Amino acid sequence: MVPTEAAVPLQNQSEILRPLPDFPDDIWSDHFDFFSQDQQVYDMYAKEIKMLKEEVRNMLLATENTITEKLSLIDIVQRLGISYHYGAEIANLVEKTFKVYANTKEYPDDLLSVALHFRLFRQHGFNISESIFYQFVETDGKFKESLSTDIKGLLSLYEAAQVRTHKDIILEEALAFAEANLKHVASYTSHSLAKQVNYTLKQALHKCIPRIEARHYISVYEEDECRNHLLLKFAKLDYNLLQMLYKQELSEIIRWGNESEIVSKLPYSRARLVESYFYGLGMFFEPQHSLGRIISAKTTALLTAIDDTYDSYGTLDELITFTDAIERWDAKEIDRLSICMRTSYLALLNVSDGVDNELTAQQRSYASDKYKDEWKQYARSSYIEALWFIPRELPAFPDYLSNGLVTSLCYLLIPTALLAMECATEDVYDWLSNYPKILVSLAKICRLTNDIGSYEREKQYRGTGIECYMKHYNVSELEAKKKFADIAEDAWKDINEEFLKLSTTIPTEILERFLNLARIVNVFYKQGVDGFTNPHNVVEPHIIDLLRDPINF
Ligand SMILES: CC(C)=CCC/C(C)=C/COP(=O)(O)OP(=O)(O)O
Repeated sequence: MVPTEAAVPLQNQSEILRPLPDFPDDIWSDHFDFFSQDQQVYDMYAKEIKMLKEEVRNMLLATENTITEKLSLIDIVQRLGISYHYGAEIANLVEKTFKVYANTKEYPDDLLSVALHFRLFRQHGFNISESIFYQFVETDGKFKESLSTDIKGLLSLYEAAQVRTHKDIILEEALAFAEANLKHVASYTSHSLAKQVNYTLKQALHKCIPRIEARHYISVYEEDECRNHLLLKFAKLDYNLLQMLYKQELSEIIRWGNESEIVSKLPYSRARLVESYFYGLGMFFEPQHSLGRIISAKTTALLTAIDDTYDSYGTLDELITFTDAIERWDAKEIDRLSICMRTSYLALLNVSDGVDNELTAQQRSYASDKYKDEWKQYARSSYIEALWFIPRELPAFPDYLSNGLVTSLCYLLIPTALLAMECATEDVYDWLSNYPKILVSLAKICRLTNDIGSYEREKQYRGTGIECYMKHYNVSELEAKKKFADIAEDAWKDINEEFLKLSTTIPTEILERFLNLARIVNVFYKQGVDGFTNPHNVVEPHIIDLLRDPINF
């Protein structure tokens, strides 16, 4: 156990010049402080869910359905957020269907079904060829003009194109074709599908946090004339039941945040405990991943405090001592630190002690060693960034990027997410230690998307990645931002490609974390904003939907 803070004299604070940006306050204050569960309601929901779960299982396994009907049902069940109840059954069904097609090569002939088949197979790790779209393409490689009015088909095509890899040439064309025609529909507000089209163009399914999609799709499905009442009821009950669990976990995070004082004692830092928990929920939503959510949330809250210490508070003298203390990872180091840095340092050691105890008992200490190692590497890279950016001495862009991949946090957040997953064996951690392409591509998405979103704020008090690019390649701000977005979009294709390649050797449950982290970044920083620093109107509505308001019946 780490000792508590001792009183040590401070240097003359008034002489120190600090950037101290004016971060927006916590928008949640005491919204989520305390949650008391209504046990009666909980038991009632749980009882009904148990019955409905079996009925839906029978629907999924019904033999009389055609292949297209089966895949459509799987898609609905996934989008409603209840497929985690049937992991093995769905995996089995998708695999069987894939094998049937591999033998017969007789695919459906409508765009909606073909695109749905394609997306589902790819999302389940089956590398179906894009050649199934040949039937919709003219000899010049363009999509048939007659499809431009098939709005449901175009929506399905647009979603399918999101899982494309670098090798998918037709899907590149498909994306442009679907997007252009859907934008046209979106401009006709009276069109019955305009609302859905608008939503999809803003938030593609593949890039969306699964719980956000569940909440959204429940409301879409509720208005669908062909809805199945039983499925809808199950989805709503399950959603609300899980939300009760999340509320309890969030109260625990807030209690921990208060006890560790990482918010109250760091006035210069962003108070983002609720957003940090929302991050953890984005990584895992299934009930069995409670510990994964909690550790991810605490690590994100610690990262917020420590990132702000490097970027918005510390002087270079203080930061070299702080970095060295993290390297030594020893409670005795606190006497060397300035007061504000002691709080986050102690909180870090305490969280890590908890992780150590848990993992030693499970004989998985290799995972907690990785946790500490990545924290140390993150601290070293943050210090290097401070050396460049505090005096605004912009490095060459490739140097910035290779260091920035570490400060993107992915190299720490992925091993953190795997701490509580028993399938994350020593082999998986060894694989991670070699920085596989899926991890590096993820880090590119996080680094560059964050750089676009936080540029306006950060350029006011320090150097930035965008400025490094502008200087290195002698381009405008607009060109640099466009290039960052293009690199990130390309990195999504890498992730999709690696997901397919790795799905035979790495458990899908683990690969899903990479996708989820990319999705979280997409939701927080979409359209060039910084929704972590300014959650208002960005992640705020999602936090209300996912963590505060249950669904009405
Ligand atoms: C959505 C996620 C992954 C949140 C993690 C929390 C965190 C510390 C963000 C850093 O934001 P920043 O804009 O200050 O980052 P940087 O200092 O790298 O620019």
